[in-house]
Amino acid sequence: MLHMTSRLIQRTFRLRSTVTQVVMEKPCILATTLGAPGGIYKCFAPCIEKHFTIIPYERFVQRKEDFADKIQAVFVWGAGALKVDQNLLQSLPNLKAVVNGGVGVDHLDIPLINSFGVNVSNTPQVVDNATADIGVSLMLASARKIVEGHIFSKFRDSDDFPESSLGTDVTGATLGIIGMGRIGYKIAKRTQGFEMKILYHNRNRRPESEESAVGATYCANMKMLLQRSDFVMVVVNLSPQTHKLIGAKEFAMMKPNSTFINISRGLVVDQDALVDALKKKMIRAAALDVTYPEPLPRDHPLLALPNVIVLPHVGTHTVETSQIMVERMVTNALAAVTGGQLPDEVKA
Ligand SMILES: O=C(O)[C@H](O)CO
Repeated sequence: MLHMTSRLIQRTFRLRSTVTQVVMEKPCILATTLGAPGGIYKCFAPCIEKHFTIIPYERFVQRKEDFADKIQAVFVWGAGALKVDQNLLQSLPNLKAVVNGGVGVDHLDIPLINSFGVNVSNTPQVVDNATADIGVSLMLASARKIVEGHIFSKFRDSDDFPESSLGTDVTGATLGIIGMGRIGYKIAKRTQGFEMKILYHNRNRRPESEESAVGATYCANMKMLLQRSDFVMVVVNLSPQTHKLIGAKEFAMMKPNSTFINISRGLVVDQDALVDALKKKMIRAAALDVTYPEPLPRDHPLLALPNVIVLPHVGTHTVETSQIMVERMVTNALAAVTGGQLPDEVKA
């Protein structure tokens, strides 16, 4: 009997150590809530767990000494998530990569990260379609008062349409795109279905945008684009050059019936100037996927204005795009932990 018990204990121990070994065999990654806010990427954890053991940030903070030297990659989703600062970098001696979900890396100090011998990657291209779709959706929703219409249907006091429910035409209107990168180009192509005239402003001229499939007209001077556009859409990366690129001066140049759409980063716009422009009816409306901060405090003046749509930065939030984004992050992290070149490395 004693013999049997001892064999059982031995077996259990062997089994336990095998399980522990399997868990520890996988390299560890550090992740916040698997996507802030709200941990929406949690449902994609199985895709990551095929290759890595996920250490949630909250667990890491409680037991740093257990995990610090095991973590080889940090997964970051956007600016609201984990702060990769000097303190964190110093506490992870075996870190090889900071893997960002999404294309914008303005929230990461790449020179600082690189100075620790750590590479940075993002997920370019895979986000382009979803982000272009949200830009076009915001333009249509604002122009045709989709949100107001829904609110009216749900909460109306009377069945009379208010005068303010009248929208503005998209078909045949002029769209000014500030930032003609891959996403800007996709937006321009999509709007051909609406027979829109496209103006674009970009650091460099993009001849492919001017070809017949898109037919965009280059405005070397942003002033010309602002003065002529019915819809102005900002699609630039956030950088020191684009910080508060659109402010009081730019809003003053826009048409009173124009709509301002931002799908890039909140800090590209002087938000106080935007509130002022909307209140003074210098522009018709604004539709924003990005703000500063995110999410906006509920008592922010932008949310009190009737002619504003604010989304909580959901440009890439589709099941399909998020899945591909996570797979791409895993590919980059695997390259990093096996000593390979990161396919989507972002250089400083
Ligand atoms: O940068 C991006 O790709 C999106 O804004 C998600 O953060």
